[in-house]
Amino acid sequence: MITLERLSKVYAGGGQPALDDVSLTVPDGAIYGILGRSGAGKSTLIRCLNLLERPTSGRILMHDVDITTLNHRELRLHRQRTGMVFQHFNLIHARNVADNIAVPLEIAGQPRDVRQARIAELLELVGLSDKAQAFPSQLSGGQKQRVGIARALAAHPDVLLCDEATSALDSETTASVLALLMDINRKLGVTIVLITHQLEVVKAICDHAALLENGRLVESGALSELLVKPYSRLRQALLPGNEAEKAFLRRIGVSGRVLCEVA
Ligand SMILES: Nc1ncnc2c1ncn2[C@@H]1O[C@H](COP(=O)(O)OP(=O)(O)OP(=O)(O)O)[C@@H](O)[C@H]1O
Repeated sequence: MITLERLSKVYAGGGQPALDDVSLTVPDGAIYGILGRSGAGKSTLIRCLNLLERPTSGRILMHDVDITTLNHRELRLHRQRTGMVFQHFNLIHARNVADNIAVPLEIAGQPRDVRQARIAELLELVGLSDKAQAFPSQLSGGQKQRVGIARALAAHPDVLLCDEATSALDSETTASVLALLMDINRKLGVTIVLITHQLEVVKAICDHAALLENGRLVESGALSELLVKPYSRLRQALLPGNEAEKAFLRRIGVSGRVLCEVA
C-alpha cells in the first residue's frame, strides 16, 4: 500500500504550491490513475513517489516506511522496487533492446547469466523476443514503449509508475500497451500508478483514480464507489452522459434531424 499524507511541494522560487496538502491511498495490486489538466501537479506527484522530486512537507508511506526518511543506500533499493515508464520512452539509442533492458540489472549488480535469463523472460512478456538485437531507431513507438516497460520491470519492482505512458502513441497502439499493463498487473500483481490527461486510459484499465486541480486533490478512491455518487467530479468527467454527443451534433448542424431511419 502507498499512502500519501498531507503531501505538499513548493518549487524553489516560491509561488503557488505544485502539490497542496494531498492525501490518498493506493491499495496493493491497484491500477491507480491520476488525472488532471496541464499544470495540475500530476508529474510532480509521480516524481515524488520515487523521490526524483523531494516533497516540501508531508509523508509518503510505502509498506509502512516513510520513504522521505530513507538514506542514500535505502533510497537506491527503493528505486529498484519502483519501476518507471516514461512518455518518451527514455531509451539509450546507442544500446540495443536487450542492453536497454539490462540497465537496472547492471545497476543492481546482477551477473551476466542472470541478466540474460531475465532479459529473455521480459522480452517474451512484452512480445518482443525477436527484437533483442534491434536498436531503438528500428522500433515503432509501441515497441519502444514495450522495451520501456520491460526495462521498468527488470529488477522485479512491486510498483510501476507510468508518466503519460501512452500519450505519444496512436489510439490502436495505446490500446495494446494498456492491455499489456493490465496483463502485467494481473499476472505479476504489480501495483500500477499512472498519470494521464486521457480519460480513455482511466476508462480502459484503472480501478482507482484521483483528480488533481491546481495542486489540490479534488477526489480520490475506487471507481466502483466514486461512479455511483451523482455529484462525483470523476463521474462527470468519465460518464458525461449524452451532452458531449449533443454538443457535437449541434456543432455540425444535424441537431434535431433524424440521423437514420429504420425500415
Ligand atoms: N522544476 C520546476 N520548477 C518550478 N516549477 C515547476 C517545476 N516543475 C513543475 N513546476 C510547476 O508546478 C506546477 C505543476 O506542474 P506539473 O508538471 O507537476 O503538472 P502536470 O499536471 O504534470 O502538467 P502537464 O500535464 O502539463 O505535464 C506547474 O505550475 C508547473 O509550472
